[in-house]
Amino acid sequence: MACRSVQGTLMPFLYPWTGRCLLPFLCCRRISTLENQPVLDAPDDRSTAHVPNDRVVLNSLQTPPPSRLNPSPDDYALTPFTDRCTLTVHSGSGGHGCISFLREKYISDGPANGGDGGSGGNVFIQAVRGETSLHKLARRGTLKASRGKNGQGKGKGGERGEDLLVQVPVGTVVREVERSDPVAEEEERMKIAAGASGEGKGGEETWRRDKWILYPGGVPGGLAAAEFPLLPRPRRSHLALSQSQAPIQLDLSEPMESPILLAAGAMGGLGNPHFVAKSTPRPKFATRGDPGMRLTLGLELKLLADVGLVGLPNAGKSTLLRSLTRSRARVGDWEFTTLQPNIGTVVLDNNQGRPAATGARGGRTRFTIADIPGLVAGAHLDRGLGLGFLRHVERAGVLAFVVDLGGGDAVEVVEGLWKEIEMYERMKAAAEAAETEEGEVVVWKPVSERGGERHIVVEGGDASVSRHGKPSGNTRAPPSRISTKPWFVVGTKADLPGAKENFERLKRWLDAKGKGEGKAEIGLFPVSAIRGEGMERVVEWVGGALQGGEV
Ligand SMILES: Nc1nc2c(ncn2[C@@H]2O[C@H](COP(=O)(O)OP(=O)(O)OP(=O)(O)O)[C@@H](O)[C@H]2O)c(=O)[nH]1
Ligand SMILES: [Mg+2]
Repeated sequence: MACRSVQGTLMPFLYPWTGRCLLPFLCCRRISTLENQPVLDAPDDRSTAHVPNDRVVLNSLQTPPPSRLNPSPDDYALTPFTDRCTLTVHSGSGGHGCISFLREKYISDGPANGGDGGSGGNVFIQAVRGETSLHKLARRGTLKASRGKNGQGKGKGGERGEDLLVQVPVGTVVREVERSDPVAEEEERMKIAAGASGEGKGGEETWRRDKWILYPGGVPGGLAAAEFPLLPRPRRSHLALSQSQAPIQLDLSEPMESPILLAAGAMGGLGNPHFVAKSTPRPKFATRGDPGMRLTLGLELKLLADVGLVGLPNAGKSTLLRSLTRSRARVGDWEFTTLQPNIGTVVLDNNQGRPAATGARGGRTRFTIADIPGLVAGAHLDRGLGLGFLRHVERAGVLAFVVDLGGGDAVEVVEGLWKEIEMYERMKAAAEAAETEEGEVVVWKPVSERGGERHIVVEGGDASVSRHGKPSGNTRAPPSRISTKPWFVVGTKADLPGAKENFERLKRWLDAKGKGEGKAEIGLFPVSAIRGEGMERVVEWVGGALQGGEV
């Protein structure tokens, strides 16, 4: 008697392999559910009333006691997370040249011996594994490499400024927003001045207070009488040759062995020995160091997970993540419990009863899952939290649509989610088209050694690290379209009433969709995440998809 009723209420579609009452302990557990069943099935007002009312009753009757999978809303771990920020970086200015003369016993008027100023610190960027968020950079806002030290007497050159290394999480896209390069501006200005003045007025370029440093003891009269040589042309350090060309657009989707140079430090000024001439044997002037460059960068982090969970708010995504991994994502019975992405790792471990996935790419021991905030219908119109969080599943290998089987029509839900994804792709394509007009994205790949020479491998071509300017070849990444990814559906809350009908309708729809397109069957897995049931098949399917070379 008990077993018959168990079959009626406990979703044979969820346990097709268990057959009839194979596990006595399960029966015992379910009999307690069964005892509540008449309350749920009773033809009272609640069974026909709104779903939310039903849910409240059902949850209170059927959900397991508080546990790791059914935690209280304040039992969660939250790490700081920011996925977008604007960062301003300054390369160091050069130190000033020194005005100095040799003074020794019996040599009162020795020759000029002022050292050159040191060059400013460079700004590098590197994607590293340990970083998971941009919040630290967002908080800092502005980062500066240090200035080169001034030259000193006795021909001592100034010390170089300290470099600045900006470490970002793997998966960061860097875009240049604004650039101010005083050296380039100066070069441009000199070119225009030379063009306008022709042969004549070169003298105009000899004296500029902002470019020269005068000997401290100099008197204004002497200054007026002094003759200045032509201003030296602005100089650039040899490192500037390997600087990323403007406008900077980098896609740092792999951990980097060595950093990329964003902005080289400015050159230091020249000491007074550079200006010794017949007319000025004891020059009492030196040049100032060049000012550093300022770059404003837009950073966007796109998380790299193997599986991306997409679903309506309150569908049960975070509970599913908790159930599959050891994540402590926040769970609550209201919409938008999750406000930032969570990542969990599934360990494929034989010792835990899960098959270790093996396939074309060798043994994979783990995969990661990203749970993002829910998408509501009309998210492309900025409803709910908008579509921005889809950037975190853009790079996922597989998409998992999480659908609440105990909620509304599952087919409508999946269709609605696809609609939002399509809108996201359209908006992204429009943004990319606008960007292409401005510049191309350099997709960074790890440095490879080829014939002793180091290369940055670029998507569609490659470019030597030491090469100047834009790398050759097609530098734009092939568009990573969400809609072309392998996907499957997880029907969760299969323990709720009405789940079976919803599941069957969804199954028919998916079968028809899979067949119609002449593609492989679309996976549909009913689970009860809150009880941790049905997880093995999800893990197995994903493990297979990731291993089989499909992804
Ligand atoms: N009965 C039942 N309830 C579930 C199941 N999975 C999740 N829930 C409940 O559904 C509610 C929402 O779960 P969440 O995991 O927070 O849902 P979510 O999709 O992450 O929600 P948002 O973060 O708001 O988008 C919670 O009260 C869960 O306890 C399930 O398999 N069965
Ligand atoms: Mg959630």
